[in-house]
Amino acid sequence: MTTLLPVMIAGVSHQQTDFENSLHELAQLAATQNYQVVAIERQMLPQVNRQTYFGTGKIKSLQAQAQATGAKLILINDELTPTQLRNLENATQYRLLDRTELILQIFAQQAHTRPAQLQVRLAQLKYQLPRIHPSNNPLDQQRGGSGFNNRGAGESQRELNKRQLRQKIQQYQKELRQLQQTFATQSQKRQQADILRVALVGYTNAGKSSTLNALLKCTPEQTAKEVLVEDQLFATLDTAVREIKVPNYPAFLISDTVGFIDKLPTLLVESFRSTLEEARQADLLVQVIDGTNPDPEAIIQTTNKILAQLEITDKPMIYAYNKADLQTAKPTNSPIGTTISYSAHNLTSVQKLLSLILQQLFASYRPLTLLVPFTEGPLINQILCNEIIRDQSYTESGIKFHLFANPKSYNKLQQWQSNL
Ligand SMILES: Nc1nc2c(ncn2[C@@H]2O[C@H](COP(=O)(O)OP(=O)(O)OP(=O)(O)O)[C@@H](O)[C@H]2O)c(=O)[nH]1
Ligand SMILES: [Mg+2]
Repeated sequence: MTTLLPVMIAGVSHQQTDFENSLHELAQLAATQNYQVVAIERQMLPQVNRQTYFGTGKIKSLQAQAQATGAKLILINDELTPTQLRNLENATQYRLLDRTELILQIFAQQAHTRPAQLQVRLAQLKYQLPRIHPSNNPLDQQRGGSGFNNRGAGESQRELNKRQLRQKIQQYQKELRQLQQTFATQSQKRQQADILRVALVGYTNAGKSSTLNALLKCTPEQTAKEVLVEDQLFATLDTAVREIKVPNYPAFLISDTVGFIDKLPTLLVESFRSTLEEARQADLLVQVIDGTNPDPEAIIQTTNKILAQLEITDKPMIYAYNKADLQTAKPTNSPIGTTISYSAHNLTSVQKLLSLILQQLFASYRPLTLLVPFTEGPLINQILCNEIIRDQSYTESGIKFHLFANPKSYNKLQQWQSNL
């Protein structure tokens, strides 16, 4: 049986309307790390205290509450500056974990491939760097531990000086660059193949991976491997790309990738920049939204903000509200763009999502009727692979196609145009 560590969660609300949701999300993040929330403390302030995060008057009651409830750790709802962290730990004599460090811990636990581990490790080291200095604070000694999980990551605080950290950062960056070169080559090859790409993006646990698997199931000839689905925040850290082939349509690629969350540490966003390359190169984004979320507008805003941070902007987007089987209300106040409600657990509704994807992805294809002589074998093959075939029939003089032509091949195909 897993032992749960009692923790207190605490945050300053600085005129946030979604503060309670944000605390709730922090509790969910805590649960993934086997922390049991035994107390919640809030303070309303116009802005956080630059030295101690909470107002000084609040600190004593925070400490008293933590003691009374037996909390072993205090989780803070924001990223603390190194000064705030140190001052607040000294004042409360409690080990603190801010939202960033908690998210980094979760990512570290979920990183199973070398690129993902390196990306998380780099973010962790960069987080540690300004927070490490010789100190008499005994709490610092507890920051050791092993593996990728802790701020000290297996070495005592004293050993880890900034120079060593910088060396490690360089070493990991070099290894990651080498791995990413291989990825870039694969990605380039796909680009050369002139194949259209769709990327599933959105909040963590919204059902992106489930949606990818369901889309694969909707296409009968599909043999592609399914991706991992888990009721767990940040189950997916690596990008998976699959080909989808719908009869009579050109094949296209679809990618599933790391999910987002409010206040996703900038360090992680930067670390995962190349993992999100598929989304940057996508022709269409499908933003998967958990339709059961009480505040879908806020999660859409968060996702769009992170996409903007990654310079993934100005792309056609489908807002796909998932988990319709659990949803009580239909989406209201939909953002500008195409909206659909579906459930990844219901293939009939996923089929509708697929139709919408096809409609958006191939929106620039134009209708054309062709009569292609049987002698044009290679051209017939190209047409079958690259164009949307609506109808084909055999006549004495060749194959007659009613199709939607790729704008790139439209002019070339026009020479076979038939008015019959
Ligand atoms: N009831 C219901 N559950 C769903 C649906 N779609 C996904 N889920 C569940 O939601 C949880 C998360 O699904 P994933 O597909 O792993 O979500 P994700 O967006 O890939 O999550 P991360 O990879 O962690 O960012 C799993 O427990 C799924 O079974 C749905 O339509 N209905
Ligand atoms: Mg996933």
